[in-house]
Amino acid sequence: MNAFEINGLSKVYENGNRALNDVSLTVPKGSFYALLGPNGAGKSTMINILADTVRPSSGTVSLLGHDLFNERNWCKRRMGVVPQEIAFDPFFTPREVLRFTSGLFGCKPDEAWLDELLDRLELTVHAGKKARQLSGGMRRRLLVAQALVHRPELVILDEPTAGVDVELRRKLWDFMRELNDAGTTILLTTHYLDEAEELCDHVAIIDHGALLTAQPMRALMRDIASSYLWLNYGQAVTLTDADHDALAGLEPRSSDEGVCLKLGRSENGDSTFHQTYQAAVARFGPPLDAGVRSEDLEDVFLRLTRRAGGDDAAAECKS
Ligand SMILES: Nc1ncnc2c1ncn2[C@@H]1O[C@H](COP(=O)(O)OP(=O)(O)OP(=O)(O)O)[C@@H](O)[C@H]1O
Repeated sequence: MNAFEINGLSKVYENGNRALNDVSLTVPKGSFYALLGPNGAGKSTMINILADTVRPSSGTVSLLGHDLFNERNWCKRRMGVVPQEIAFDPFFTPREVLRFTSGLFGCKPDEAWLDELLDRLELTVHAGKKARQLSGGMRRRLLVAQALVHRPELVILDEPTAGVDVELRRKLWDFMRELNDAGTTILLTTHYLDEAEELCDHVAIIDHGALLTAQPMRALMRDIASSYLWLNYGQAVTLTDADHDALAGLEPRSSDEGVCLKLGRSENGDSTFHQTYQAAVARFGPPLDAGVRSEDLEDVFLRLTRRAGGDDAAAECKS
């Protein structure tokens, strides 16, 4: 059973902006799914469509086998959405916000659960303040609590940790991980790619409204992430057209301290480390230092989205 089956989803806003272009995506039940993309990629549009606050131009979405647009009430009761924008009355206290939201979902406030939510989101000491007196990070945590009052099977988080400090971010993720371990499906957008890589078991990357890839995190890192040989020359090396021609296939990139070259596998499966190193020495001389590094999710993300934007050649390797 899939949590979401999204088919051919497109959205063109009234002013002609095409935010999503024929996106199809399957989110397995129980997964911790990262939906990633640069600013303006279409992530919030997709999430707002799932949250039923934006109507798609075309396409279908089924949630746990039910049609999202024809069985809205059934679907809404099973979903908790953390939007990017504040969605509660600023004159309510956090506890009042949670009680009121429980009522919106047609349930009597479960005070023990509300206590737990306030506690897990570090809001207990602020529970008596008016929401407008809370800091930005506290309000964001209240949005998360609000999305969970009815114990939804599916939780959708649109950049829940923007403006939340490092320690509280970690606590929030611990809580989300526990919910996920207990069976809750979590769909998340974030610009913190290291957190997405650590937490999520699936990942989709979109750009300019189109899906670039969608797969289990491990498969993405196994199939797409490459290893690089970094060579330290003590200063940035400006790569010329001749360097690019001579090192074609090794995808040379400049870094603050030298260059990076892509490592591959030869036909018998051996690493091409030795040949790559020799090619660098022939071109730039012996380096001061060298090492091998594997791409992380951020590298893969930048490579895929730059390619989609036609700016791959400008990519620099992280040093
Ligand atoms: N209400 C709207 N009317 C017109 N265009 C919109 C509207 N909302 C979003 N867009 C446009 O749709 C595109 C996708 O925006 P969206 O907010 O979905 O991207 P995003 O991936 O969530 O970006 P970010 O990471 O910056 O939050 C952008 O070009 C944006 O300008």
